[in-house]
Amino acid sequence: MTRPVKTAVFGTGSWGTAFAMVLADAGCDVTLWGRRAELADAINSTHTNPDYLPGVELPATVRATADVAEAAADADFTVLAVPSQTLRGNLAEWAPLLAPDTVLVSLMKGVELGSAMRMSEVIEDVTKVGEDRIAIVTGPNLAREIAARQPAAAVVACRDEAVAQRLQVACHTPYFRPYTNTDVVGCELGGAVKNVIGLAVGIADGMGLGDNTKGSLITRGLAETTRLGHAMGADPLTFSGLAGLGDLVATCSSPLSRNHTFGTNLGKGMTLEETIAVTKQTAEGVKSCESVLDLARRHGIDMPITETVVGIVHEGKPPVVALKELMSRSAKPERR
Ligand SMILES: NC(=O)C1=CN([C@@H]2O[C@H](COP(=O)(O)OP(=O)(O)OC[C@H]3O[C@@H](n4cnc5c(N)ncnc54)[C@H](O)[C@@H]3O)[C@@H](O)[C@H]2O)C=CC1
Ligand SMILES: O=C(CO)COP(=O)(O)O
Repeated sequence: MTRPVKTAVFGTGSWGTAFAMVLADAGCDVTLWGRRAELADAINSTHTNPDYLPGVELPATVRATADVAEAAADADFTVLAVPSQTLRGNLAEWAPLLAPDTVLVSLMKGVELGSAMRMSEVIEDVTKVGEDRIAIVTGPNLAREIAARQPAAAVVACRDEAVAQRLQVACHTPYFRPYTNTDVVGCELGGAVKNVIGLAVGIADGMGLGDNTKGSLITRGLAETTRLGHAMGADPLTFSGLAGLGDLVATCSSPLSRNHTFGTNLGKGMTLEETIAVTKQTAEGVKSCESVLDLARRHGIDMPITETVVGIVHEGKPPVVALKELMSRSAKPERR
């Protein structure tokens, strides 16, 4: 008899926990690693994650631990779900303990500050594992909705299609439908930049602007994401798929999105400090807007919405002024 697929999920936040549930529902053996032993104990004794997904019952087969070696041992898939800006430091500690042939899977949607690296690049840089053993899972997957087992599609991307197919099987459930893709650059960029556009749409919502503004920001946001992706070697069609448009629509429509909510608070007039103080979870776009703009400059790409978000979030520009500047740029053809 073949043994079940063994998975380790690093990060007991909302998405790490919800994805652990998906893997368990798909029949995998799951160990969830978290920094705090008390939370791991609470997960094991109550089969809930009271801090990040209160009220959601987890399958009894999800076991939590605060011991890295215990979680990592023999894992076929090692799933990483920590904030993008801490990944490098976390992985440096974990790398010696990872199972030798494990596939590393990023759930993260950010770009590293300073290096402007995507998460799969950080993983490759720290662990020296080849890109054929690094995969990502992305798409319109708000953790709370997945935890409620509401139907959603996703993308599992890996340069090695056979690896993507193995991961697809490992996380396929009646409510979670993963598609494979080999365009890792495009899928990963779609997930990271949609957080920045989600901030922009949230700001507009907070300012009391309506659906024309939202539709315009989503569409032009996708256009600038695609421009950057094309320059970075991604397939432009990826951005009309789940990792691009799909995720953008979910994030920009949902009050569950932390990036959207963060933007709404700024648009209502809260300061950055006040907004950070009321944000209990990771809103990746807040830091990644700067690294996405860095990427755009490195590739010589114009990303006006991203630049506007950086202006509001990090340069203290009032949203009304920033929006006026965005709208008064010179007129141009749509496909540019
Ligand atoms: N929540 C969601 O709906 C989705 C989130 N994502 C992505 O998943 C990633 C993780 O997000 P969430 O789980 O939602 O965030 P979260 O804020 O709910 O949880 C973050 C987790 O990382 C841990 N953590 C924080 N600092 C750490 C450090 N220095 N070292 C180790 N662990 C640390 C926290 O204790 C917590 O367990 C992000 O990149 C996010 O963009 C992707 C899809 C959906
Ligand atoms: O990535 C997400 C949904 O796919 C979650 O978005 P937030 O991080 O903005 O909550």
